[in-house]
Amino acid sequence: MGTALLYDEEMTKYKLLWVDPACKIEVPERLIVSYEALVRSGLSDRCISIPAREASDSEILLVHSELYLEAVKKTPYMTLEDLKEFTLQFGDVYFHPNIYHCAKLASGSALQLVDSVMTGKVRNGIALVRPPGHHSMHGAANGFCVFNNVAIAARYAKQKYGVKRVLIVDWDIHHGQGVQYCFEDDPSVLYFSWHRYEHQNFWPNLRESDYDSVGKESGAGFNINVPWNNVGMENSDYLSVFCHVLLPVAYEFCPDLVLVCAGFDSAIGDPEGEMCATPDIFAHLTHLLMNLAGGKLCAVLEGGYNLTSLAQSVCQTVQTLLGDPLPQLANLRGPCKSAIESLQCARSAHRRYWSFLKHAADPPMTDISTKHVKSAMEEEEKTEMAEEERCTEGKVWPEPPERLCPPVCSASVLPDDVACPDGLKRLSSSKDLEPLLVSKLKNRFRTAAVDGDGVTTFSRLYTLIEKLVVNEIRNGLVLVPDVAAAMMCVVQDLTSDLVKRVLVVCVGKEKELDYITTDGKVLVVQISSEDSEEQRSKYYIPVCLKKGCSDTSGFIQAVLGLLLPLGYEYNPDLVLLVRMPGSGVVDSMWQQLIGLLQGFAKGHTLVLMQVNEKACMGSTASALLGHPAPPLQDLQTPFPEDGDALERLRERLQADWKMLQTTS
Ligand SMILES: NCCCNCCCCCS
Ligand SMILES: [Zn+2]
Repeated sequence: MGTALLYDEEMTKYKLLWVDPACKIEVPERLIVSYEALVRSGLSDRCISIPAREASDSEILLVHSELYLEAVKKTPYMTLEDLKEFTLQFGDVYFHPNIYHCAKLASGSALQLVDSVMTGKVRNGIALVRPPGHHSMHGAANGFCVFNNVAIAARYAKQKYGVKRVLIVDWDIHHGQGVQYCFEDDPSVLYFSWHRYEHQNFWPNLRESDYDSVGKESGAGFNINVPWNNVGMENSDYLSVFCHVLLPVAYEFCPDLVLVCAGFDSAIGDPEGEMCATPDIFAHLTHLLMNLAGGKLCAVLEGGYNLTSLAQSVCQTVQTLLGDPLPQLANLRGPCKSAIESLQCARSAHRRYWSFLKHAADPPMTDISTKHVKSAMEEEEKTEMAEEERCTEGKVWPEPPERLCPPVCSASVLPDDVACPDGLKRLSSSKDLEPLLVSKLKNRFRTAAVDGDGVTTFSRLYTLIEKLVVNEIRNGLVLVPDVAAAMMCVVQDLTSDLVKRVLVVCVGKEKELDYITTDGKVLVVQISSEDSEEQRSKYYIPVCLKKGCSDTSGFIQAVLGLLLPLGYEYNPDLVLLVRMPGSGVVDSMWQQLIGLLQGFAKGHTLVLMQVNEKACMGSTASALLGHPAPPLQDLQTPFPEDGDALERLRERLQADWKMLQTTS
């Protein structure tokens, strides 16, 4: 299934008609450059074009009052003076004779996107719209927004398709207070937003945008705010919050639909956000949400005011929605102190509502919400500083790297008598192994693993790895007689200097992994039921689940809170996923793991499985081919000891691995 793209140039046909410094950044070119970048890059041709439509009155009334709608209906017939007068009653927004029409198209586009995804016409999609929506409220326009496109879409999805749980992720740099107000007492809609806050000194300067607004009444716990109290947040900060706040809750919530308030003013160069995260971060943020809700993801444009980073960020998002390999994110140094404080506050505010946050630490000593609010004087000085000096147009950042699709997506190395799963390309060619290597293999194993066809298997295995690292093949599945032996060979004989770092994810435990290297060339994360006595090296991280890998709650917690942050910081060139026989890992969890690991090493994942486990080849192939993993159904409360142990493990490791930090 494909990716929907909604765009209608009619939505470029309104603009600011008078002088208003607060609104001058919201220009038609925002939409034009975004769409043109998709066309120029060939991405629009790969999408399924879905026409925009006007939202009907009843659809708009799902969120807004009749009074407000009737008032907006009059704006097309207003004189310039009337429009100015009408605008005065709202904040940081402007009206135009054509904005009502465009606002209906923006909301209608979001609904068209929901229809396309919910009817299975497409897997996911993006609506490029203006005016944005997440600031508009029941009875008021605000922050360039007229109708709350995403809030209307959420209500519409519930009403028309009986969707039980909707996750709204708002990665725009402003707090979508309109969305928060709409659903704060509604446990069927989980709203997550991070936003520039600076201790309430940043627009819209609301006390209720802080982390302690967790929702009300039955909605308590279903509103998550992560305030950024400094500018200059980077990729590490964003990924840390996803791994340690959003994803654990999102997986526990188990949504049927994911809506994204896709604002790109959180990208570097944006004059509003003044952040430093690069456009390729949105490739990863999108990817990390794509295994929720069976892949049903609708992204709707909100903000984004630097035309260069906006266009790049939109392209990064669409390319991921299309399933292209992800770019590697280099030198993630871990979250800054301010970000850690924010995520620690958000986690502690929600630990009573979410069992996946149960073991979160107490809030930091310096309770950031009451930290002295800068005096108006200081604030005045800052704004007096010429806009140019503080402006971010001067920022430069590298073009996002090309994300090339290898000619072959998934290859397999199987015994001749094992049928190749659909969609995989059997690798039969194999270069002859150097005699030295063959003899090494032979004398390393006295097992039959390396008899005649055993050597063939290994030579094909090495051939496959060669093809992965040169991007001829994206990922692969290998069935071997002895998976532990094979793993050892791969790890020790990885001669290719194209592979500087290998992340080995070992599911289940059969025997001691006694080839732990300390040079950092290999990072082994082992998830199993057995406790490992002591911490051998920074590069061998055993995670123990008391009830074993069949405990999906414990497993997904270890993946989200430990494996993902480690993987991002380690930034491997190859991921080796080893399924030990008898691990007991549940199929949907196995597919989720493969899906999430695709975020590393440009998707170069090599799955090693034992021949006697060939029954799970089908689901492995499906995940390797990029099909969304099935939702993790009815997750139990994680084992307290495991949750606690994971927290302790993170605290012990965070000195070496900065991305594991969750406490200041
Ligand atoms: N410096 C201009 C102040 C703009 N304040 C409103 C921002 C609305 C963003 C919508 S994503
Ligand atoms: Zn914004």
